[in-house]
Amino acid sequence: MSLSLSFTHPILSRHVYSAVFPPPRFLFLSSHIPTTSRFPILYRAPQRATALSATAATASIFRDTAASASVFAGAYALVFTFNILTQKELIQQNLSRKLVHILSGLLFAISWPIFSNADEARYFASLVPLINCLRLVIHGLSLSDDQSLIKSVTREGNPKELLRGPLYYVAMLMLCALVFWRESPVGVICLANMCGGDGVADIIGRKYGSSKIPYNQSKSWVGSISMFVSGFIISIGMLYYYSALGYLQLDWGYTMHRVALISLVATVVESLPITMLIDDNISVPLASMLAAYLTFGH
Ligand SMILES: Nc1ccn([C@@H]2O[C@H](COP(=O)(O)OP(=O)(O)OP(=O)(O)O)[C@@H](O)[C@H]2O)c(=O)n1
Ligand SMILES: C/C(=C\CO)CCC[C@H](C)CCC[C@H](C)CCCC(C)C
Repeated sequence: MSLSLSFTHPILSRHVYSAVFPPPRFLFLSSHIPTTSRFPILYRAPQRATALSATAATASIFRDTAASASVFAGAYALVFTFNILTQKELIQQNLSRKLVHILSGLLFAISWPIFSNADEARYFASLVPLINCLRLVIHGLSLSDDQSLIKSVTREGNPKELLRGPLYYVAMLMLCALVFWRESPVGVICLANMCGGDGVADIIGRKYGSSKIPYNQSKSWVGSISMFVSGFIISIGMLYYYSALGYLQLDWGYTMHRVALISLVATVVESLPITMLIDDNISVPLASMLAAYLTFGH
């Protein structure tokens, strides 16, 4: 009988599996998985190993709770800061909104390594966008008034705007953390294009976008080109960050070509005249996710 610590399941089924069988306290007998069994037979570790695992699990919970609180505080501080800058007329409201759009998601993805290595860490990280979704709904329905939030993330200061672009955006952050997390390049590439690429396209396009795209007069060539370039650069930067921290092992020649293709797909989708049908904060991340999943396979 050989003993080996291994998962042989793809991410999602492992994700479901680890929700049912919390890994820290169990050893997996992969050599004993009957061909018909969907889950490995579990062997309860000796009492001492269980005690050590319980201590480790407790430490992980404390760490992840502190990380969630810190990231939430960072989110609140970011929005508050840009509200002050807008109120003091140091930056225009449109630029404030776009910088919050660019920085929120990228800083959220950059924060993921501060969470523990426990499988449950992604749930703690996802609490931050979840709470922000609730915040957007509450203020979007005018159940409460938060002028700091409204002025920082709406175009014209109408609270109802919070229920569209910003809400879809934060929902995508939660989806990327829950489904892809740190072990997959898909989530970070998606956020790099939705937050970085789309945000830069807006800033550059508004300022320099005189030459419009033939099939969409509200978008410009320079805006789309800047989306492609910034989406590609930020994606590579995020992948290098996660690779340097040991979460991803990448063949960079292969990766560069795939990331360029994904950023091209995101740019083309963003340029389409479909915003009346589907918000950019839904179409761009979903297109990026699909393209990234098909090219990276996980
Ligand atoms: N490829 C692009 C994208 C944007 N823009 C410029 O940026 C403005 C706003 O772009 P858009 O993506 O529509 O941003 P919003 O929808 O206003 O903001 P958000 O995506 O955050 O909802 C456009 O009107 C256009 O002037 C551009 O020229 N070319
Ligand atoms: C204006 C926005 C989208 C419209 O295109 C961005 C809305 C941002 C939310 C109000 C705040 C989201 C915060 C993130 C969930 C967490 C960020 C944490 C980081 C450390 C700042």
